[in-house]
Amino acid sequence: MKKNNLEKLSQLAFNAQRFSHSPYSGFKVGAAIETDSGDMFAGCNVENTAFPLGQCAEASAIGSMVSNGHKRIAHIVIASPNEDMCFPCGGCRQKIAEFASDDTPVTMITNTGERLETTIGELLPNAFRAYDLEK
Ligand SMILES: O=c1ccn([C@H]2C[C@H](O)[C@@H](CO)O2)c(=O)[nH]1
Ligand SMILES: [Zn+2]
Repeated sequence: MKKNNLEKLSQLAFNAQRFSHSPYSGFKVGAAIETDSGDMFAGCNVENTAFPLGQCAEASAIGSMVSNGHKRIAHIVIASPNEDMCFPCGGCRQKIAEFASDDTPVTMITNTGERLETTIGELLPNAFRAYDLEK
């Protein structure tokens, strides 16, 4: 992807991270998606007093994307609150795969700007996909 777009996506992810509602973990995460049409959507993690109801940043960004009429992730960026990469949890890998191809890039970025790019296929090999329901 174009470097400019990655920078814009990173900005959006870090901006969303500021709004993270994470009083229980203290772990603020932001995520931003570029769709196949070039639109961008961001989200943060939203925790709850009832701990299991908390939502990851990736899920919030996906919710925003879908709520605005988009279904294809061209690239997703996940902004960590610290100097370690924040890899998407197992559930989010499945949620990303729903709207992505195996080769869709997933970029993790730390609070020092270090980046690691992989793909959803690497993060979730042999994902359970819609076509599995058709067999
Ligand atoms: O990729 C990740 C990993 C964790 N979290 C959130 C969930 C929870 O609110 C907090 C601590 O796990 O971070 C995300 O939003 N995305
Ligand atoms: Zn998650």
